[in-house]
Amino acid sequence: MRKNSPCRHHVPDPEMDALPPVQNLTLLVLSLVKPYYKWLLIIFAAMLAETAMSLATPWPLKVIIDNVIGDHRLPDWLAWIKGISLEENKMRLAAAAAIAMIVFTILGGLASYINSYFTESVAQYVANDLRRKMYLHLLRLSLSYYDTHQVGKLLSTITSDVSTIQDFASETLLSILIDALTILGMLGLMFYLNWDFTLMLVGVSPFLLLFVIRFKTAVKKATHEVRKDQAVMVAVLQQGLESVRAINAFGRQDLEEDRLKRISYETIMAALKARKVKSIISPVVTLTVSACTAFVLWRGARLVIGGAMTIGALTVFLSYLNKFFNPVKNLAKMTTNIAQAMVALERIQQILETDNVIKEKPGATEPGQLKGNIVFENVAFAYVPANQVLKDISFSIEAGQHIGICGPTGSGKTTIASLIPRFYEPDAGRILIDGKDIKDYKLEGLRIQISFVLQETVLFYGTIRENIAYGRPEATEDEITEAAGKANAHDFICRLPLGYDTLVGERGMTLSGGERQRIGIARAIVRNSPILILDEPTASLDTEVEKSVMDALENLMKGRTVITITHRLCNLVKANKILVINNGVIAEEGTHDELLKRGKLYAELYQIQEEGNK
Ligand SMILES: Nc1ncnc2c1ncn2[C@@H]1O[C@H](COP(=O)(O)OP(=O)(O)OP(=O)(O)O)[C@@H](O)[C@H]1O
Repeated sequence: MRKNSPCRHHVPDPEMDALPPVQNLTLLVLSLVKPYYKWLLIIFAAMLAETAMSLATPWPLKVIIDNVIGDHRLPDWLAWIKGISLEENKMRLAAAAAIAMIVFTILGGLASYINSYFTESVAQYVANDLRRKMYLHLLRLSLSYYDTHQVGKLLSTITSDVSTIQDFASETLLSILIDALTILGMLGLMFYLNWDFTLMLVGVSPFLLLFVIRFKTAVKKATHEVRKDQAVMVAVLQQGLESVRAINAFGRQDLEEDRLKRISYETIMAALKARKVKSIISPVVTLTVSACTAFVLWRGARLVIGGAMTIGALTVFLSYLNKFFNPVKNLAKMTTNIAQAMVALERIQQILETDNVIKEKPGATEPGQLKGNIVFENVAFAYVPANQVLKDISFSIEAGQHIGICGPTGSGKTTIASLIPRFYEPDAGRILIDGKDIKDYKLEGLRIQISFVLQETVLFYGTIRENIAYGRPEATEDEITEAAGKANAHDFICRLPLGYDTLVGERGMTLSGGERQRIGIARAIVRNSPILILDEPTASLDTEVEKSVMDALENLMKGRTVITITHRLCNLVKANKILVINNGVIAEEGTHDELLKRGKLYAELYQIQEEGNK
């Protein structure tokens, strides 16, 4: 059986490392926000209101400067306020301008509140949907996906990349949209105030935007590097913390620390490189803005002196100018955020696009209650092309028979068992259950027919009861206790502080190996499937505990087709048939006595074990 060996985490990660151009990003975004379109409409309305208020804010100032302090006529659309030359009326106009300013601010504030609340809501729910979508997708992928992908990196995408998208949606995106609307509104008003100034601004903007866009590509590339290094760092940390027992046992904290130091240093370098690129944008944009403002001040002063423009109009213009370049400046600043969000989205999309699922045939049928007759026909399989694990495996098991599989380590015993529930697909040959190719069964229906008891039972965080019922959540209380009884687990469970309600840790660390195995057996009894695969279920137990677990297993095996993979050949004495696997083929086949009589590989292995036991 291939365990989670540390070197597994150093397998190069081709998919994650070389990101292909990702299509359908827009489709992904649209599918994510679609359920929230009503909220988006509210956000859009509030955004329009906020922009309108922001555009209106400088106008009361113009009225005060030009019409209250100065003697200019009110614009035509305000001509209904008559007789402003009278002192008293001027003060009324000033009061109206002051009130208008407050009203604009209040309305703008209200719109901004609605905006930010609903945007945050959409961002939170979209992030929630994304997390769930990715997790579900990952749980459905074929196990071979996990042979080449580090769990730490996947974790980093589900957490960090999703958070980046969430922050972008709740903060940056809103500002970008408001900025864009503001630019449009302002351009109109500025043309109205003074068209030749405005033309100049419009002339400068494309160059600025081109500059920003040109740098966006560089920033995005640098951000990719940073995220990649961060993901590796999470993977290193995850692996280290997960293996803390082994690290302590070997006293190799220094090695692990060194690993982190190296990747952490690489992350710093990548982040600094990214910052170098990003830092150029802001000063360039600020300089351009200053140059434009200086020009407007200089030329504006001449126009005002020459009477071609009012002071109020120049003030509004300057205020707009400032605001006009704000979005461009923001866009420059937001380049980083945009790049981060794009990178995050691409990484997420890449996981979602992974098609490494075990496919269900179009006409696949529900298997119903299978009897458990299993046939392998010339099955061949390789995890990687260079290493042909199974070359030509053919055997058959009658329903209810107990079969043993043994052979040297790494000969492919666990691999044979993994093909039955279709964790992996054979490269050649076929596997039949009850006379039908397993590919013709619905996947879920097929897997329900099979229970596993492995060398180590994984206990999920939850109560003992939930753990026993893990494979069949609808199991009744009686079924659970009965199964625990048959698995020799009831007594020790009752001695636990909260009995069946006792919480067990993520990996069942609070229970001993033997106790864990008995929970695993109870779980298989509750699942009550016709096919049972036992992969070294007692290998990690001492002889005394093994006895009680073996008794429990005897109870579990009754009336089922059982495949037992084991190195302890004495456990196979009663098997109806034993398959001895060697070099990817079945080297020998027969009962314990037949194989001993034959005096070949099985007899040799048995002899070695017997001598070892003496
Ligand atoms: N996920 C995997 N990716 C690549 N190679 C694998 C994978 N799992 C197992 N292998 C390789 O396939 C071969 C057979 O492995 P398998 O676990 O089936 O052997 P086994 O007979 O059950 O071994 P053991 O008795 O040690 O548990 C070994 O060479 C192993 O290194």
